[in-house]
Amino acid sequence: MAVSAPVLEIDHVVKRFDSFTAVDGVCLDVRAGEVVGLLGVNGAGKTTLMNMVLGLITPTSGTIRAFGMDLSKHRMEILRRANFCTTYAALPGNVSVRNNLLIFAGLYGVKKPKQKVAELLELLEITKLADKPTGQLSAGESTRVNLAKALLNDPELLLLDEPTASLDPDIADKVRKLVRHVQKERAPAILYTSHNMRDIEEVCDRILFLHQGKILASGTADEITRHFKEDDLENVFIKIARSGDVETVGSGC
Ligand SMILES: Nc1ncnc2c1ncn2[C@@H]1O[C@H](COP(=O)(O)OP(=O)(O)OP(=O)(O)O)[C@@H](O)[C@H]1O
Repeated sequence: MAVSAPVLEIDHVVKRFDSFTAVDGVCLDVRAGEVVGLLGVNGAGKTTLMNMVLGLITPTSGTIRAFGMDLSKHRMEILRRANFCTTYAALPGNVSVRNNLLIFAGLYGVKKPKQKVAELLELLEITKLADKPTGQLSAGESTRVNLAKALLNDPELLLLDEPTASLDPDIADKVRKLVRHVQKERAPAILYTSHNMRDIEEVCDRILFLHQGKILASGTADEITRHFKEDDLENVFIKIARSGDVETVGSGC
């Protein structure tokens, strides 16, 4: 079977803030239908990398391509086919959940926006919140509204930055299943960050460990735990966080 071209191609990307290097020569590909997990301690560079993929900040060097196009030249074409969920992007607080989603549906040119919004409210189990002002939601409710926003345009490239961060275990489990469902139904390329190892093990096909802006390890959860001679991913995470100078496995470049 022919292997599809990557939807997202990150090639030797560096991001410096003055003299500080937040992302240090990262290479990574994500293919259609694949969920790639980005793991790393606080400050490892995950959000900086995500923000570069969204075109919110510009790489100091290196290239980012999506759908075969250079992000620096085709940002709008790429972003029309992509979407994201992050807890940092608050939706206008005085607008109801439904109207917020309808506004975004309009921006993305969604056909039958009312039907699409109703379907997503149902899928995320937030129909009862539809008329509530977004600013009055709990953190977990806001995350689910953000997830609904992220699925409005049936994105072919989906960036999920800690989508289960403030969710209770029941809803977090539902979100993991939802990500798998979306993957199966629509096969987008998904880049997924989380500090929850269960998330990563359950949802991600492949994992990259980012440490001080560099990829230290890449592979499946099994390959990585075996390589580091640990019982599980959580112990690998702790080992990397505490030593930092562990041998690099499969940097991706
Ligand atoms: N605009 C900026 N100016 C200066 N330094 C920045 C800027 N944005 C991020 N950094 C620094 O870059 C590093 C990486 O930050 P980033 O937010 O990408 O980490 P992260 O892996 O997402 O962390 P967390 O798990 O805490 O969300 C941090 O040391 C941060 O302080």
